[in-house]
Amino acid sequence: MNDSAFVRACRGQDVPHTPVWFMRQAGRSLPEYRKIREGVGMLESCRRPDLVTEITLQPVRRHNVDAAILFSDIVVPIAAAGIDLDIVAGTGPVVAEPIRTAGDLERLRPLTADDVSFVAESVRLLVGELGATPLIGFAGAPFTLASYLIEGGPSRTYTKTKAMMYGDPQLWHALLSRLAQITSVFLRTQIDAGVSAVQLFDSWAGALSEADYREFVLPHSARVLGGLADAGVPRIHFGVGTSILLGAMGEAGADVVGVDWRTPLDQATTLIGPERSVQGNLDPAVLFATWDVVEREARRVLAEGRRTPGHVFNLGHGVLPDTNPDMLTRLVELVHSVSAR
Ligand SMILES: Cc1c2[nH]c(c1CCC(=O)O)Cc1[nH]c(c(CCC(=O)O)c1C)Cc1[nH]c(c(CCC(=O)O)c1C)Cc1[nH]c(c(C)c1CCC(=O)O)C2
Repeated sequence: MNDSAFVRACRGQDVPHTPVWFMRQAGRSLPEYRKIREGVGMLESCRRPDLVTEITLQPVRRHNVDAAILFSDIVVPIAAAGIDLDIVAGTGPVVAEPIRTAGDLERLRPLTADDVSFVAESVRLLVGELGATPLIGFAGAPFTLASYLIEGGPSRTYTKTKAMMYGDPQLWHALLSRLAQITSVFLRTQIDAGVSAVQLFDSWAGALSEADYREFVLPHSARVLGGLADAGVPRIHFGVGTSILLGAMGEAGADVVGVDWRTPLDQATTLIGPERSVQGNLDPAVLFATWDVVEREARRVLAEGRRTPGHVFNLGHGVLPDTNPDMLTRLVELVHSVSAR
């Protein structure tokens, strides 16, 4: 597995072709996913190893991607740590009683590997099924998880999150420390069960200035990523709208920094430095244009990726639900053929 194009590109080693996978490659863009999920709640499907295995394999079979990503959600470990929440279709995670006070924080218990044994079981089944295709494990980063816990659901402005961050730094750091513990255990459980790489999703970190990111967030994400340094698997660190945070996100302890479509990959490398690979960054909305536009944009991303220490091709954020899956299959073929060394 360490010799896969995906793991090699993460490490900045030479590759036979640029590896490609897609964030949210499993999910609503696939008819076979919509069928298997009929009548099964999102959290329930994440807790059933048979469903997790099948759903994770669906995009690998269909698109010939270079890596699988475990089917789960960033809120799975915080539900396992005692928080009453639901994942509402079309909305996202909704927390019944948001965390706003020190008393509320007591409802978020430290996580043990036993709390997420279903994830370890799913990873073991998948590693057996996947053969030479690497499996990526993942978790939400402390800031992005905190935003759901404090707001109670998705947010555009993060007002309650920032109110706690600025107004009660002590409670803020206590909450993010607890989330770092939960995230660390969740990722370590996946690594022990056999994943070949991990991705830390700090999807909403782009809401912060660099100074605030460094003061209020980076130390906690660094504890998660730094704590996995001995595990020997590549660590990918991703967020959206993070142009000015890319350097700091690398410094947090990543081997690969995920980049959205706003920053060309070669410019990203200037910000991140030569010792880390990059992942990205085709705009997911481009897949709604005609094929000649998709091809032109993908070739541009590959050319910019050639000027980085290592490039894993991906979208700049997740596959949008109405994406035509045939476009993704065709894109994988294009990336493989254009980048063949
Ligand atoms: C912020 C975030 C969440 N979850 C996740 C993130 C970080 C990635 C990102 O920035 O998009 C991570 C995630 N969630 C899911 C995956 C699956 C693995 C993969 O990438 O294929 C991954 C990696 C499944 C899912 N997670 C969710 C779905 C859709 C639910 C369904 O199919 O019923 C899937 C397949 C729900 C979810 N969960 C979350 C959101 C915003 C949503 C979307 C709400 C919606 O549009 O319905 C929280």
